Amino acid sequence: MSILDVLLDEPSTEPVPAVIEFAALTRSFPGDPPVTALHSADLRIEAGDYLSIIGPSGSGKSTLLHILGLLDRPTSGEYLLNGSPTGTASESDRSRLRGGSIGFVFQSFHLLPHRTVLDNVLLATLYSGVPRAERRDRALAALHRVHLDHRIEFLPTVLSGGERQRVAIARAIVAEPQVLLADEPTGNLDSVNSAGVLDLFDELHGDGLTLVVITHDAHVSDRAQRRVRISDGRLTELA
Ligand SMILES: Nc1ncnc2c1ncn2[C@@H]1O[C@H](COP(=O)(O)OP(=O)(O)OP(=O)(O)O)[C@@H](O)[C@H]1O
Repeated sequence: MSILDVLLDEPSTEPVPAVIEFAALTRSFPGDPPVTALHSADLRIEAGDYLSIIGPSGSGKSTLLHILGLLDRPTSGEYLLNGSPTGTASESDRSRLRGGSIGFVFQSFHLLPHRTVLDNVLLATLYSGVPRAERRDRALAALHRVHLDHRIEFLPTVLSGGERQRVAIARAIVAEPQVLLADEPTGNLDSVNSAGVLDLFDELHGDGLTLVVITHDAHVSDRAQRRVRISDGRLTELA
């Protein structure tokens, strides 16, 4: 924004960077023969988007997830997170960026079985820059958002699969990430619990959260506002 814009109170004409943006992104694995798991992929995800990436086994979903989550680097092409290049950042800068910007949800919850629901969510605030004095209130607020106020002192082992996944979602959003990255979030759930998690995603999207859901399940993919198919490492946006 220019000084003149400020003085005239004019809205800025500078484009807002996408939350996630990459072009011509490729990931190859060495071998005999080498495998190209992502072929010159293009994608732009705006703040507030709810996007699914659907593809069968071996299509490149995990490869893409690892790159989106800053757990792996592309072989070529630049991955921009909030407009910042990530490819040349050091591992410690990438970890910091990951902790502050991305919340992860996995198929198999990954909760600590001997810690309460509240502790599981509190522990996630330790590495993500939430000030100490705010941690408990933030954890309680995150558990309220996933409708688990009545389970905070329970151990994960006595919860249903759907409740466990909701704890995992609370843990993923407690630090208010810019994007929630979910990998087969309903893969271990029955249809009733899956529906509960998908309803929760609708609510979080309604609150403005940016969501990316990676799945092989069309029912899950169809709930998103934008759908991208991945096939043999190539991305195609569906109408
Ligand atoms: N580290 C690796 N070394 C060599 N090839 C790999 C490596 N990781 C993935 N691949 C190959 O890249 C392709 C895409 O794999 P990827 O795991 O991303 O698929 P996926 O869609 O996640 O599959 P699934 O749904 O079965 O987990 C596959 O052909 C796979 O064999």
